[in-house]
Amino acid sequence: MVRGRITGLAASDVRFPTSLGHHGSDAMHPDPDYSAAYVVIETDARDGLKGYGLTFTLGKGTEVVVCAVNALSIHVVNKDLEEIVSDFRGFYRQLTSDGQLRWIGPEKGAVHLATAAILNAVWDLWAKQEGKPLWKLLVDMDPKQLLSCIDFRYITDALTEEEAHEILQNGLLGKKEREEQMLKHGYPAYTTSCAWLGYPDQQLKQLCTEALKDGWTRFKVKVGADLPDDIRRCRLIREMIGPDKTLMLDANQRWEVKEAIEWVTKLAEFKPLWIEEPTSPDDILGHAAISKALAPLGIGVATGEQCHNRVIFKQLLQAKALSYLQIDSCRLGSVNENLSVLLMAKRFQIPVCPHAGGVGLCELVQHLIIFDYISVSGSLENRMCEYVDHLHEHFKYPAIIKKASYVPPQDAGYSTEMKEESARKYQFPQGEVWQKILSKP
Ligand SMILES: C[C@H](O)[C@@H](O)[C@@H](O)[C@H](O)C(=O)O
Ligand SMILES: [Mg+2]
Repeated sequence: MVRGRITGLAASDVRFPTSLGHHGSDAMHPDPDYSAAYVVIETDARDGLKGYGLTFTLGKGTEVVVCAVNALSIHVVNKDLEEIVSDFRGFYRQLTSDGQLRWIGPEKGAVHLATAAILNAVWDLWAKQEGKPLWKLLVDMDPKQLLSCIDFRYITDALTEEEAHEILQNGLLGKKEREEQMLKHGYPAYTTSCAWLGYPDQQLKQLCTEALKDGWTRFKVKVGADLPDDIRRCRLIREMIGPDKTLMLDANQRWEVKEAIEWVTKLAEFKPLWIEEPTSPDDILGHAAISKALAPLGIGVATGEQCHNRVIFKQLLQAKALSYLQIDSCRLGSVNENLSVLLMAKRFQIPVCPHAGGVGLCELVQHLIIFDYISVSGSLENRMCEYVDHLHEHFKYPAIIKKASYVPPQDAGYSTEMKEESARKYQFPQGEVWQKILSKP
């Protein structure tokens, strides 16, 4: 069914000026412009289908990722799609192991973001050719085929291919019922949109009132810059949502290890479920120390949005450094690497609660978590997927939320495709939106 030779790969720099409204702001990133290195691949197949992929950035530096995509394109252009997907593990390895490009990674930083953007486009194209939404393409694959997409290099001390096979084999039981359940009720979500750090209290209150009206029951608040400010904002939101709804905190890497423990202890009265990214995303032992110290308070540690790759996730799991694992569809090496992390999380019995705070991230990651529930985890306990209410209007197949849950996408592909007009208008710096902004004195 898969067809065509890849004849072209184009990468562009698309930026949305979200910093103007402080959307997406946190203790470490006060002025993000939600952006993407956006990739389009074409084939010579008669169907005319294209694959769209992206990786998420915050504005400046998107041009660097676009450069990295172009540097990697020699491994993609002229390749047969059938050849790629019939040895997807090999193709992933080829992209991540270029003997020269690997030096500027490996499997981390701009070059890995570029890998994600390219592979996301390949998965989109594959799913489109099969006429299925990506989650369904994955759900319908047999365990052997799924495993053939994963590079197990560096993780076999935590998860062997045989163990992964057993997990997937066990996941076959009750799969049909879980798929029906997803189609009927969707995947539970939480919202981050009420309480970005740059929002004044009045805005927070108004957004929170609206979110409660819309049926949201789980809320995330940004913290970490100023303690009295955090106490005030957490009190405000806790009072508004009441004692029974769920509250999460996100510090975006702001603290030292000891500082994190002390700071979060002072916020414990607001009963947060987790503290997210308390310190450097590379500090595995630091996360473990924080986890251990906060466990008696009933507060878990969540992290993952800036974890470079499966190796870091492996160590976080081995070191008992996290209670909630946050995969990211655009930072890890696409579906391929995310599959390995979902399977490791299952093996270590840690719930996956995906990161989606960015442009397009909700659209993509919903596919992965729906697949996870149906074929891997089989559980919704302690699980929810992030949702942020920004920029969906720029996507051809936007994420849909009903009753605070993601409705499984029905359109073929990975929901990665932006509206042509949006991609053009917001292109940096030539697009008309940026021309206007940049011409202001
Ligand atoms: C800069 C971004 O908006 C982050 O603040 C965002 O991804 C956040 O960490 C999240 O968890 O959604
Ligand atoms: Mg976060």
